[in-house]
Amino acid sequence: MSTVKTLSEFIIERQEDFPYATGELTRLLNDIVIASKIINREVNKAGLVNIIGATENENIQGETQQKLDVIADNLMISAMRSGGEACAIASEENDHAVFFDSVLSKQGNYVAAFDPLDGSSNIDVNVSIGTIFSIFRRKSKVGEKANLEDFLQKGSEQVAAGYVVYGSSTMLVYTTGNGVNGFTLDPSIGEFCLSHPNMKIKEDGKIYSINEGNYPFLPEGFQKYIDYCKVDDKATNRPYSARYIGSMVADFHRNLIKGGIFIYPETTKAPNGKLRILYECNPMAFIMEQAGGIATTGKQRIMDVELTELHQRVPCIMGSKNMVEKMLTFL
Ligand SMILES: O=P(O)(O)OC[C@H]1O[C@](O)(COP(=O)(O)O)[C@@H](O)[C@@H]1O
Ligand SMILES: [Mg+2]
Ligand SMILES: [Mg+2]
Repeated sequence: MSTVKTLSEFIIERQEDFPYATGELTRLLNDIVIASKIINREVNKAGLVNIIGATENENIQGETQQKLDVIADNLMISAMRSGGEACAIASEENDHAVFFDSVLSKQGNYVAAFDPLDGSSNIDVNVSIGTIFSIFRRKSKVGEKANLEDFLQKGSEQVAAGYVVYGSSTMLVYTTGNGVNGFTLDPSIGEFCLSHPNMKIKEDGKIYSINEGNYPFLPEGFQKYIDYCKVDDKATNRPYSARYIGSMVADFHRNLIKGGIFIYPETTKAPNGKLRILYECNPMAFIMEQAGGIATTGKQRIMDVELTELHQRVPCIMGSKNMVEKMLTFL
């Protein structure tokens, strides 16, 4: 009988990768695993009355919150609050960071930031969506209440990052700075099992992923790059294939496996782009770099960007090394 390695076993085994190894990060990652299994169950029911559709509320980004955004957010927060390893969390769906007050949580050495449900516009149409998470060691003193500075750290300070994609299968992909590994949820045993060890993105790809509906609002360099992707030139593997799901997690995951480039740049409508650096771009940049790809704003490495706000947006270009380098020559 072939032995499957479950995510929990893998996390415990990889604990020795950490200088601080006390089991706290292991337990925090396992809290996220539990929350994502429950979110997966709810996502699979998306379509039933009490899950489908929007709430009356708007989040700080001015987006109408979907019911599943709020359900996923509450599940992530309660998993981390009860786990006690995170002393505070920040989430796309909460205007401000949530600082846990319990004595247990104040002893926590980590803060976690997350996008509880990524790809909200795809919830009601049964298209792949996801959850994205990022973990930092706190800067504030253990035992005291955490503060905003604990979250405004550069992406290069992350100790772990990952995402879950709820698609034809449910997969969790994560890194702790020692490579990228992917796990597929086996519903028959309710466990994430190692299915994609040591993931690496191809240096060259054939897929470009950008919302071309924004073409009129894009800076000239991006318009020229889109035109470049469509030229019929076999010698340079073109024309590329256009693929855009509209869920960052799903577009990223496809490119990670097949090679490709994902672009959400600044536009005349959104001068800093749309995607948020703390809980979307930084965690995906950590994974992309660990998989051998590039993650840039077009001007600098995403993980070197200074953070000044919790919901700060940043232009985002990520993918296969040679494709991103070629794309940057248009800017
Ligand atoms: O509809 P647009 O403008 O192309 O934006 C799609 C992008 O917005 C997002 O849906 C934003 O994330 P949320 O769904 O978590 O708000 C990304 O997943 C996706 O890449
Ligand atoms: Mg998102
Ligand atoms: Mg979201």
